[in-house]
Amino acid sequence: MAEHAARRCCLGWDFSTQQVKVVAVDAELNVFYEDSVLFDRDLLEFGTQGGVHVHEDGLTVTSPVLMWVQALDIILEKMKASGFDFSQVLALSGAGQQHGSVYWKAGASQVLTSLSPDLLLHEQLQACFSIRDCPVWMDSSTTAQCRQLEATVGGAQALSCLTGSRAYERFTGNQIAKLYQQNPEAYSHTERISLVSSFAASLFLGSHSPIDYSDGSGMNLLRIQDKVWSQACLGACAPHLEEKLGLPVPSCSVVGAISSYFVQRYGFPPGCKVVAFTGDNPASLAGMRLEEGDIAVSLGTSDTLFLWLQEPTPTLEGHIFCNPVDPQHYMGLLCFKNGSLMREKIRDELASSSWSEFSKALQSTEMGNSGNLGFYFDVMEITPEIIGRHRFSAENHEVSAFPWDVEIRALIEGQFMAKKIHAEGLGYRVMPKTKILATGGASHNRDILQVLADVFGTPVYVIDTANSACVGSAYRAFHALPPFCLVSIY
Ligand SMILES: O=C(CO)[C@@H](O)[C@H](O)CF
Repeated sequence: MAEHAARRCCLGWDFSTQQVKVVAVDAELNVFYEDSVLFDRDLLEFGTQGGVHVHEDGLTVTSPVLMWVQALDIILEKMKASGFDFSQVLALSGAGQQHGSVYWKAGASQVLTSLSPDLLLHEQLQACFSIRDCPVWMDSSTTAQCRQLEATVGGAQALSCLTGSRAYERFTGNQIAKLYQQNPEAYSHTERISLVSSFAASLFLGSHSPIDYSDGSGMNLLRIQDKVWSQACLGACAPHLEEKLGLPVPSCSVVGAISSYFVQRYGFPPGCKVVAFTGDNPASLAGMRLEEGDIAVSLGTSDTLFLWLQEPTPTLEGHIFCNPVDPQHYMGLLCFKNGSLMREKIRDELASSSWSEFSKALQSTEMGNSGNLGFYFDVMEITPEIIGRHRFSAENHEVSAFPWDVEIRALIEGQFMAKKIHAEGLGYRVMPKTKILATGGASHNRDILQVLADVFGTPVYVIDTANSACVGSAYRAFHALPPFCLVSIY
């Protein structure tokens, strides 16, 4: 990276599954610095694959917390060596993979407040965690805890109305319940439980940072309407949990000034503000500058829908989180496992593995596919839980096959109609100013995007979201500063 002219900026961090990444964004919202540390490549001593350890049971998935700490050390040392001018950083914020949890051992807060600038973070935090292998979002070992939690509050729909989601194995409350049940000693030695996002913020703050409303919505513990912990859910998971979590805060909160460690070791200004970190998906919503009524569709291996919602209707499918930008609003998240995986399989089977042949089928068939309808799930779908290929003729009879071009249109129209139906189930309504922001591999195919526009009846724009969580975090840092600090973001 070329020498950086000194200029006021904010930093956006992303502690994701596979890497720690940082971007520096100036007051004109230009990204002028970025760097990353990939866990599998740059921290070989931890032996992760895709940033995680999948345990022998095939269900338990964890990541070493000290790997995350060491990755931050490496990035900061690289920035320092490159001549990055930390004195220009007005504020920083960040994102973390959602649902993961970090368990700070009793006494950790004293260590955090008295870090020596002569040493790296990981050299000083070795003894600060009651467990070193943290459960992350890919874990699916807590089904028993999920059923127990739902039973406590009156069922799956009741839990969804309370916390925004039915119980999911990856959600943090169920993970905490499992730790308490299987390792009560570690739990009793824990002074604080952080999400990955608030853990990362704590490193910069030099004390325990609070959990924000948006990422806290991914725990099955936060009452999303009044933004307080649900006593019923806390009690169902583990004792004395509220004191270990601390009070949640609005995602736009300034949680404090950067710790003296970073001032003395790297030259950050003492007044550099730390803005609450949040989950990667809420941060991406901010990074894509989604506004009320907008939809973001990530067309990747699995498809993900981000919705800006004013009046959510929690259901058994998908998730409602508190909105990271406007604390009065919400965001919806819907994950569809059979995304590009299905599109590529049908392309290979019917269009000679060619996207141009695939497109010809969409060009040669009409919108509505003459009433033919198809739903294709070669792996167990998340939304809803179903598997198999299901085709229906215009006369509403189930059929075993369609002509190749009808099949291709049925796949794409079916995928997007399912998205619209489930989005409306969460309370989403297309508005006159609605726009769809499409990203991910399939967003490079205009014919697929045309079907998306036809199904939703709205314009579709393509955006690059490679750094959306990082950039969104930098935007959120600016957003927390006095208006003179930046051009308008929202
Ligand atoms: O579990 C998820 C959302 O509910 C994932 O998108 C994780 O946030 C990825 F880190």
